Amino acid sequence: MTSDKQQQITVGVLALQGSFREHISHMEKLIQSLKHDPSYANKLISVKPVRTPIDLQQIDGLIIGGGESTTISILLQRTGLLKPLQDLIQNQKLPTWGTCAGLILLCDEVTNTKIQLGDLTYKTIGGLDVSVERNSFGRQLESFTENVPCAGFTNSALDSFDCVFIRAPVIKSTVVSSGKLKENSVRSGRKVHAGEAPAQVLATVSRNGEDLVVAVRKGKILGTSFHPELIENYGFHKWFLDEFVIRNSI
Ligand SMILES: NC(=O)CC[C@H](N)C(=O)O
Repeated sequence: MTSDKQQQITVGVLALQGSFREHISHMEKLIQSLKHDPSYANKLISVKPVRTPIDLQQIDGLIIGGGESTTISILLQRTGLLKPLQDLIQNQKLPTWGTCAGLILLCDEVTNTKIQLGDLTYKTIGGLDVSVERNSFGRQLESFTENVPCAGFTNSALDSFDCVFIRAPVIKSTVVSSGKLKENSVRSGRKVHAGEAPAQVLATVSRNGEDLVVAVRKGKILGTSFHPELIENYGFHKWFLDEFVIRNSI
């Protein structure tokens, strides 16, 4: 039985394509592990797949997993989810976490991409005013796992974390210029509000003496190039739940 005082918290997982089952399973295991934790005693936490605009009702946070961002972009447009998601994330500040393809879809500028997708064009949800390069580490064969120090996270379980990179993107700039768009690039068209704080860099990996940005946060949006849903560690999901979803709802 749920007492009147229990606070319902629902995390949605976009379930159109890609690693949504893994995110749902991680959230379910995390919720199970919190069942006997007194700090969550007054909370009724659940996770649900999001496939249509109606599924967006009554969610307190959203995870967009990895996969193929071109395919997810097509499906977002075909299901009518793109516009309501843009409104929820850009204007209503729904706590949202994107991993890999999910991160790409949250960026205001995407480079190294196909633009024409059959009868549709590549559209991102936007909200993170950063420029992201798709497939930045190369092809599927160049996928790798690396222990990345995640100093920007306020959860010591994440001090360093085994990060899985699969045809991963890199954030090339934390400011989207208003200049001419490069070839094979798209922008969300979102207007950045005056005084909007820039994205904060949370983690980098070093390649040829260069620090490549692989995790950022801006307000209620979290983006990671890697896939915490693919390793047996729920620390990242817990951090998103605590820091973004629950803190937001208090
Ligand atoms: N693992 C992933 O999510 C890969 C992302 C993919 N390269 C894309 O651009 O959509």
